[in-house]
Amino acid sequence: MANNACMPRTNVADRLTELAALRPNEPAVVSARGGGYDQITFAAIDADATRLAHGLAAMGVGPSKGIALLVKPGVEFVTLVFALLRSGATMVLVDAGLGKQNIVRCLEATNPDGFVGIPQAQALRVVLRRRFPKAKLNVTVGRRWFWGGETIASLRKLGAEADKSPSPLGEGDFGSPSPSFCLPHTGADDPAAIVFTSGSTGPPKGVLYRHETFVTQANEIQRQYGLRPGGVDLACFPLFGLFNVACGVTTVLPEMDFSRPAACDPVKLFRAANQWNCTQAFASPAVWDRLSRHAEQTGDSIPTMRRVFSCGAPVPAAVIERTLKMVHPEAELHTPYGATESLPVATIEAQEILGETAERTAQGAGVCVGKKFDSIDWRVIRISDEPIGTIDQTEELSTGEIGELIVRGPQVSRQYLTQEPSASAAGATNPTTARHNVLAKIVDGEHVWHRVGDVGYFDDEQRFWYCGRKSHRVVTTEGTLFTEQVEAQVNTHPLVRRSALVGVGAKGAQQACIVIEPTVAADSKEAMETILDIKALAESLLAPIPIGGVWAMPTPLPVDIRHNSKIHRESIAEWAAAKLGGRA
Ligand SMILES: Nc1ncnc2c1ncn2[C@@H]1O[C@H](COP(=O)(O)OP(=O)(O)OP(=O)(O)O)[C@@H](O)[C@H]1O
Repeated sequence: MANNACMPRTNVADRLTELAALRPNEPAVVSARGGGYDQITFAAIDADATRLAHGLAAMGVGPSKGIALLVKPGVEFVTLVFALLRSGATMVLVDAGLGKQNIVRCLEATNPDGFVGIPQAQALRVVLRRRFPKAKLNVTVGRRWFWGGETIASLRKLGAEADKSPSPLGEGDFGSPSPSFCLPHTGADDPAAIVFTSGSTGPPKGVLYRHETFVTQANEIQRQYGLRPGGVDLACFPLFGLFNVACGVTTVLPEMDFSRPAACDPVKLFRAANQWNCTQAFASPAVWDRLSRHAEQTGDSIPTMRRVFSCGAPVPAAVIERTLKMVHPEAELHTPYGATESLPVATIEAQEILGETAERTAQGAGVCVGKKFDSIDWRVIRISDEPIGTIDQTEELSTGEIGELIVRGPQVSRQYLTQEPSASAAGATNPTTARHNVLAKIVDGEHVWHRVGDVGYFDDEQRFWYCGRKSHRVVTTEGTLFTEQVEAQVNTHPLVRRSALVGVGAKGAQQACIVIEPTVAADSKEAMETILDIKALAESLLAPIPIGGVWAMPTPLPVDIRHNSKIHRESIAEWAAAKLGGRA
C-alpha cells in the first residue's frame, strides 16, 4: 500500500499540513530562550513533526504504545506533541508543577513504553527503572548522558531514512512500499493522550483523550472565538498554545516558569507581547491579576491585544476591569469554563459579566460561566456523593435549583486511565482508577456522561451559574453552603483579598468556617477588625447556619499547581480544624 493510499484519519495534527500550505513561512511557534527567541514556521513544524513521527515509527512507537512526554514548553515540545499524535501512540502529559513524587506516581500508573524527555527525566527513569518496567522506547531531548536510546537528532535521521528508503520487507502488497511508511491510521475513538488533572481536589487523575477529543477542542475553540490564521497568541498556558497552532495562530511562549504562573515576571510578558504584536492571550486569573496590577502601576499596555482569555478558575470582576484597561480599547475578554475531562463546556464575555452578572455574584448568586458550546449536552442533577450507574438513575433539577453538573459530547473524556487505555470505563482494571470512573461517569446507552464535580444551577437563559466544587460544599445539620456564593460576599470587604469557606468535621455535621487573606498584615489591628466585620456579615448571611470561626491566614491562601488560582480548600480546612480545636 503506498503512502498516499493511507485511509483518512481523525488527527488534529493533520491541520498542520493545511496550514503549512496556507502560511508556510509564518512562524507557528516562537519561544523565549536566553534573551532571544527560538522560532519555527508552519512549513518547518509540519515537516519536522512528520520526520519525527517516522523516526518514532521506525523505533517501534505507534498505536497501543504509551509514551511519556517530559519536555519543557518550547518549539521542541510543540513539535513533539504533533509528532506523537501522528505516530498513533498515546502520549502521557503531566504538569511539571505537581512535584517529583506526584509526577513519578502518575507516570508509574500509566506504565509507559518509553520516555521522550529531557536529560533529567531520562535520569529519573533510569534510577527508578523498576517502576517503569516497560520503558524501552526512549528519546533524549538534549544531551544523552549514560543511558541508551535515541536523541532527537538521531530520531530525525531515522525518520528521514524511514521516509525515503525502500521497503525493508521487499515485497509488500504487490511489491509496493511497506505499510510501515504510512503513518498509522488514527480514528476518532483511538486513544491520543492521557492528560493528568491538576489534583486540586485530591490525587491527579489520568484522563484519556481520544483523537476526536483534540479535534473537537480545536474546532470548537476556533469556531466560538473566531480564531483565524494570522493571529498571534501569548500562551501563558501551553496546552492552549497547541490549539492555537492548530488554528493557524502563532503561539508565543514567553519567558516564564509555566509550573508557577503566579510568579511570572510582568515585564517579560509585556515585552514578549509587544515585541510580537500579540493579538490574543490565554492565561489564568492569577496571571491576569499580576499583569493588570503591573499595568496600573507602570502604565504598560498591549495595544494590539484584542482577545483575552482567562481560564482555570473564577476571575474576579476587578481583575477583568483592570485587564481590559491595559489592552486594545475594543478588546473582548472571555472566560472559557471546563475541566481536563471536558474542555470546553461554556463561555461568557466580559461585557455580560461587568454589565450584569458580576453584581449578582457579589450578592451571592454564584459565578455565571455562561452558555454552553454547541457540541456540549449538559444537565444539572440532584447532588450525590455516590456512584450513579445509568442516566435513568439521575434526577434532573429545574431552573434555579443547585445541583451537580453533568456533561457529554465529543470533547468529553469517557474514562480515566486504566491499565489498558483502550478498555471501556467498565473494563478498568486499576482499582483506584476504577473507583474514579465509577464515581465520575454515568452510562447512557452508547454515550457516557461526565460528572464535572462542580455544583451550580441554570438560569432562564440557559446559562450555568457555578457555585463551587461539589467536594467543597459545606454540609451542616442546618443546611448546605456553597463556596463561591459565600466567598464572593465576604470578598466585597475592602480589606479582604481572598477568602475560603471550609467545613470542619464529617459531611452532614460540618462546622462552617471562613478563612480570609487580608490585604493588610494578618496580625494587624485592621485585620482583627476585619475578622469581626466578617463574623457579623457571616452571621447574617448564613443564618440559620451558625459560623464555627473566622480567621486570617498569616500567609497567602494556598492555590492549585496548574493555574495558581484555585483556592486549595482541603489544606485550609485542616488549618481551620487545628484553629477550632485550639491546636494552632
Ligand atoms: N471559567 C471558569 N470559571 C470558574 N471555574 C472554572 C473555570 N474554568 C475551570 N474552572 C474550575 O476548574 C475545574 C477544572 O480544573 P482542572 O481540570 O484543571 O483540574 P482539577 O479539577 O483542579 O483537578 P482535580 O480534579 O484533580 O481536583 C472546573 O471543574 C472548575 O471547578
